[in-house]
Amino acid sequence: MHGTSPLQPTAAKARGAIEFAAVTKRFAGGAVAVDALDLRIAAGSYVCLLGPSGCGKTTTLRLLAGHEQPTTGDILLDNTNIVGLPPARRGTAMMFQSYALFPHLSVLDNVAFSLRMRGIGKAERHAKAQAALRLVEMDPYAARLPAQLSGGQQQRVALARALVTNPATLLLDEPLSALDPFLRGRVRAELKRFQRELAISFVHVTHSQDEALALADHVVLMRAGRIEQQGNPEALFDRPRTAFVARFMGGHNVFAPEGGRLFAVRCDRTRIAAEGSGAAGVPATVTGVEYTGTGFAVALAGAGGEDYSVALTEAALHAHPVAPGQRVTLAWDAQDSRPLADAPAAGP
Ligand SMILES: Nc1ncnc2c1ncn2[C@@H]1O[C@H](COP(=O)(O)OP(=O)(O)OP(=O)(O)O)[C@@H](O)[C@H]1O
Repeated sequence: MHGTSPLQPTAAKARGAIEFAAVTKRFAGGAVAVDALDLRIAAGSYVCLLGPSGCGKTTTLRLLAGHEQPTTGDILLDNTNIVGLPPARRGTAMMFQSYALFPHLSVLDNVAFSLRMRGIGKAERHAKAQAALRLVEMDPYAARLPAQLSGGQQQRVALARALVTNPATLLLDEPLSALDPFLRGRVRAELKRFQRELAISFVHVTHSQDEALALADHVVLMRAGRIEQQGNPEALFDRPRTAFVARFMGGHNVFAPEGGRLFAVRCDRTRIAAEGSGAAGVPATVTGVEYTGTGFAVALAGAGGEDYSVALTEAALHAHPVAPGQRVTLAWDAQDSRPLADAPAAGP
């Protein structure tokens, strides 16, 4: 039982390989939250489930945790089918928001709580809770109450509480949404570091593209219970397959040529040429210029009212100033155009 800490990965094997095989979740009343989902997640990877409200992210996470049962399909964790197993016997753990800490329990007892529920004796649960607190560098605070900690420290205690059961996969539902931007950045970096050190998989639900791009090895963008596109962050951002992906990930203009196929061009690869300069492209009118700190975002409207945006460096804007009302031509290099699978929207 003793020897190496149960929380230290034996440098050896990554854990937490996940497979969803044709998983559908239909709620009473008929809503299909997850629709024939096939998804494979490699052991030891950081996965972000991303997508608009109602697309099925949380349901997917809850199916993995065992808080929901699939209507049909199988879910495997490290090659074991976990459908039907109670949450505590799956090898998963859910990290809840820091405000879910018990206010009247010490940090140590908060972390040991789930072990107490599993009937583990006091000495063993305290030893494991101490080890989990050491991992997140919160062991000096073991005797404090949650209210005596900063927001970031509470978040680390919440993480220790989830890790104390030595899960193969950690599930996180919007773990950073309650934090201020500075703390969010710091906790984000810590999550990534812990995931690497533990060599387990993290499945992290988020609305935020930035968060997914910053954290994930693998991004799964969902739409209406299905996977719209998945891949590494660069692939998702730079090679969107549909207009939905290009618009959701942001940073792209979607163009719909008359009678042709939709395509996307990144806002930082779209150029503004003077009207009548002879440049081939799309006519547009500047509607606004915003300073972004690292440069400028120029907002434009197409002839049919389409919204476009061009990211310019300060030097580029100062070299060729633009102002609202100015008519211009949007241009790009052929290699920066990404054909999209969508059919253009049907006319009215
Ligand atoms: N217990 C439930 N009973 C009935 N319908 C549900 C239930 N839980 C979720 N749904 C529906 O399933 C769909 C997916 O919900 P889910 O919570 O998984 O979405 P989400 O992507 O996590 O959304 P959000 O980002 O808003 O949290 C939604 O249409 C939702 O209304």
